[in-house]
Amino acid sequence: MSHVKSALTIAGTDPSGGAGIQADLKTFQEREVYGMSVITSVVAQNTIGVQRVIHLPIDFIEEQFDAVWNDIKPNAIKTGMIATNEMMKLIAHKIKDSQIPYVIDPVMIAKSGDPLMEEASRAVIRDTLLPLATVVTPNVPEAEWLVNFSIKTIEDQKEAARVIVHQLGAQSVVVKGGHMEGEAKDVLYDGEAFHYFSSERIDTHHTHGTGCTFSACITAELAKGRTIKESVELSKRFITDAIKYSLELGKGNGPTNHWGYRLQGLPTKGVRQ
Ligand SMILES: Nc1ncnc2c1ncn2[C@@H]1O[C@H](COP(=O)(O)OP(=O)(O)OP(=O)(O)O)[C@@H](O)[C@H]1O
Ligand SMILES: Cc1ncc(COP(=O)(O)O)c(N)n1
Repeated sequence: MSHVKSALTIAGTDPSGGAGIQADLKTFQEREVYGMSVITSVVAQNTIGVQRVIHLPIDFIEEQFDAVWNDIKPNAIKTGMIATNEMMKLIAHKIKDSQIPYVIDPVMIAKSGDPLMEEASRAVIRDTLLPLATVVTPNVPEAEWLVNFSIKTIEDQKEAARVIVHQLGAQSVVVKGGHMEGEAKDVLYDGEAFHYFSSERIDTHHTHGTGCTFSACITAELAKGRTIKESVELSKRFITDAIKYSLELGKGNGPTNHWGYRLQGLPTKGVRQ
């Protein structure tokens, strides 16, 4: 048996390389996990916004999934952009008995404001996929939609986390603090205890793909056999550096990129690996 660990992402594409499948695969590689992908939707987008989305036929999504699954079974899976009810139901059916860690980044709207999920499908991801999740990583607007109240304080983040675990059935949740005021404080809840992961707020608009990169890092660490808490802790450090060294590329929100410091020829001293 190979000792190589692998992870599978099921998501949409970003040809400009900062978010979606491309961000996930780069992150898996950086975390030294073999990366594989199933594409749900092909998206014409860049650092400025989304121009057009084409959903792949459902039977072809299934064929991609079967091609990977029946050949190289991953050690962990993540889903990102899953736009329609039928895609969600297919994925739930495929992975429900898989017994491997499953991370959901419940992508609803891109940073540019463009919708990446049909609004009517939000209830379906909540009801069919969330109960299968090892970790779900909503940002504040996504968490607000899932729990149906507004989140303004850390106590609200905690209450949302409780609802997502105890009422919606996820094993654990990270309610991310990227959209809050002040420090960027993420709240992890596993049904028993709260853990807090904080960083200074980095003053940059080059944050295209932060959510994708963060959840892909958690997936990679779970694939290696780390605990949920260890995986989130490492991923928070990873995303903080990725934002700190994000790239001034493109005309809009530049990409988050952990290797940004290397691409920019900066010294690696002080950068956490
Ligand atoms: N300006 C910032 N400074 C430091 N950390 C940040 C900043 N913005 C986001 N983060 C961190 O990045 C991670 C992703 O959080 P965020 O809430 O931005 O996700 P998101 O909105 O889903 O991302 P995306 O824009 O890819 O959809 C979290 O750990 C969050 O705390
Ligand atoms: C395919 C895909 N998945 C996810 C995002 C979210 O990333 P962001 O909110 O940074 O635009 C995206 N833009 N595209």
